[in-house]
Amino acid sequence: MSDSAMDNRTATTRPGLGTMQARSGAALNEAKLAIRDLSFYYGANKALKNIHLDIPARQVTGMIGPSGCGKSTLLRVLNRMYSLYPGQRAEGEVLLDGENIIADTIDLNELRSKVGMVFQKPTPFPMTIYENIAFGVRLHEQLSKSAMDERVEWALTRAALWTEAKDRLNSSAMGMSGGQQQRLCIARTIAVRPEVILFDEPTSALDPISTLKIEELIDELKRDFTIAIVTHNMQQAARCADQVAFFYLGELIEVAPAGQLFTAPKHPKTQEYITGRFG
Ligand SMILES: Nc1ncnc2c1ncn2[C@@H]1O[C@H](COP(=O)(O)OP(=O)(O)OP(=O)(O)O)[C@@H](O)[C@H]1O
Repeated sequence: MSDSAMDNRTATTRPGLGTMQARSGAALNEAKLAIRDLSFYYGANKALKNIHLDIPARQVTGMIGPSGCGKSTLLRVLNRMYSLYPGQRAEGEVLLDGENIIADTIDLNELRSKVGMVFQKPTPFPMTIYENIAFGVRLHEQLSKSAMDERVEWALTRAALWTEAKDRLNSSAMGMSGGQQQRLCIARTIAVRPEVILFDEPTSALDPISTLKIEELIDELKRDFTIAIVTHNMQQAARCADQVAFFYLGELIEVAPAGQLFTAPKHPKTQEYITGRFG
């Protein structure tokens, strides 16, 4: 880790955290996820190098950096998606409310009900709108028909899709627009009532109006969920994130409240990146 990242590590974890001002002017909350000395390997390739990062509860952490710097890899660690692939392994600790989620003893089903993920391309299941939501809920809970109906309505409402979807719940999700499909994927994620939601470039396949809706939604959702978003779009990070982490070649170079990182970055590499000199 660079010296500057070390400086920021200290800055985000020390008791004086409350003095740091986030995007909205609010202080950063205490960590929901505490990433400690995390390294990640694809076989012999070390894709993440000794990452140390706090992800504050019920706020948005933006992750930026040039292609291949390890942003998506970090999200894949946070919900243990890598465990599906032999040869991929993590070292260090990722503490979710103090429990190390990269330990072998963790129940992955339970973890994935706590840490949901929304991908770059909308990926609805080829089934009805209702079933897209009910399907995931059934994996974790047994609900009566009326309780499931309520859950579906709740999730679609939270994903700002209820008005558009309520009269076509039994129609195929594949008939929705791309932006609606992405909000359905968000509803599907919310429906299992996770604590953390990971967004991997959630708007890169969407038009500007759909993008704006998703950004507004993220702003709304952070009242109840802890959010991490990987984005190539720095304006998006500036609009959505309370704190922003900049990665380069598998290292966390700098993390700071969004306003600070974009106006007064401490590390020259961050400065170069945000002024468009590479990446
Ligand atoms: N399945 C894989 N097997 C081997 N190496 C991989 C694999 N996936 C990613 N990598 C390598 O890990 C590093 C980090 O990749 P990652 O996809 O996390 O970067 P990223 O910052 O999300 O990039 P992008 O912005 O292009 O999505 C890169 O060097 C990449 O080549």
